[in-house]
Amino acid sequence: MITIAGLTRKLPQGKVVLKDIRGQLEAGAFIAVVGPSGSGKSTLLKCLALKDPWSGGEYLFDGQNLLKAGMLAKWKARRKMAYLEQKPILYEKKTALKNVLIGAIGQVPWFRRVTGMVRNDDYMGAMETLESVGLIDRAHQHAEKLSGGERQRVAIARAIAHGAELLFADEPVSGLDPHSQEDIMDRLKKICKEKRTTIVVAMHRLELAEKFADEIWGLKDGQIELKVRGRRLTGAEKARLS
Ligand SMILES: Nc1ncnc2c1ncn2[C@@H]1O[C@H](COP(=O)(O)OP(=O)(O)OP(=O)(O)O)[C@@H](O)[C@H]1O
Repeated sequence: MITIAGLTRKLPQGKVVLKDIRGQLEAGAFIAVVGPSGSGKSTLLKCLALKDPWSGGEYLFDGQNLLKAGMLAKWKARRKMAYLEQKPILYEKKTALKNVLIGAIGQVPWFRRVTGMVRNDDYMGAMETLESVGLIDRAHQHAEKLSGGERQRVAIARAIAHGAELLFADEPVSGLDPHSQEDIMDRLKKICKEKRTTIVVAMHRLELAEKFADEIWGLKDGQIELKVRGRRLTGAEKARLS
């Protein structure tokens, strides 16, 4: 269980981008963060992934406040997290499989990392994660030849192979065709439920959030305007987010 209490993010120039964000990230929860452009969705995900600094608040990770914890505790927490960019950065000249294996390599002993030796287990694990995102037939395709949706699926497989228990995805379906958008959301949801991965997705399309997420956090002007669990938003709630 992860608890966020009073998360505030102030930029060096003084602008407050996030104010007093509170919430809980339960194992296996699928949370969609929605809100108007500039409301702070990306900043929230970056703060949760420890990519952006917090200006205030508590980040309780298995009972320990990560913001006051030492390097080792932060490093251990980071190993459990993965942050997916809107446009995944892949090794273009390497295959989908290699891209996933590179993600998994952080989990293997140093001597195999140095020598680049890949164990049969690593190979099988990478193939299994590619299968779980429906990319087994594209395993040997170079990343540069993959479509936007396939690239996003490689990035998801890489995060899963890396052992991520917490996945923060910033606009993972933006720029994709409607079919691919549904496909990615569906796969994220399956991973979430089958592996008990906690997934937090920032997104614009409310109807996708309503269809797939267990919980919707609506952000406005850097604050949580509303939280809804297990149901669609009412017209009045949608209006509050515009
Ligand atoms: N490093 C930065 N420097 C200046 N302003 C920033 C920085 N990071 C965020 N902001 C500002 O903070 C606010 C929130 O930005 P953020 O990208 O988190 O919003 P968002 O909801 O993800 O927007 P969008 O939906 O357009 O991606 C915006 O006004 C943005 O301009």
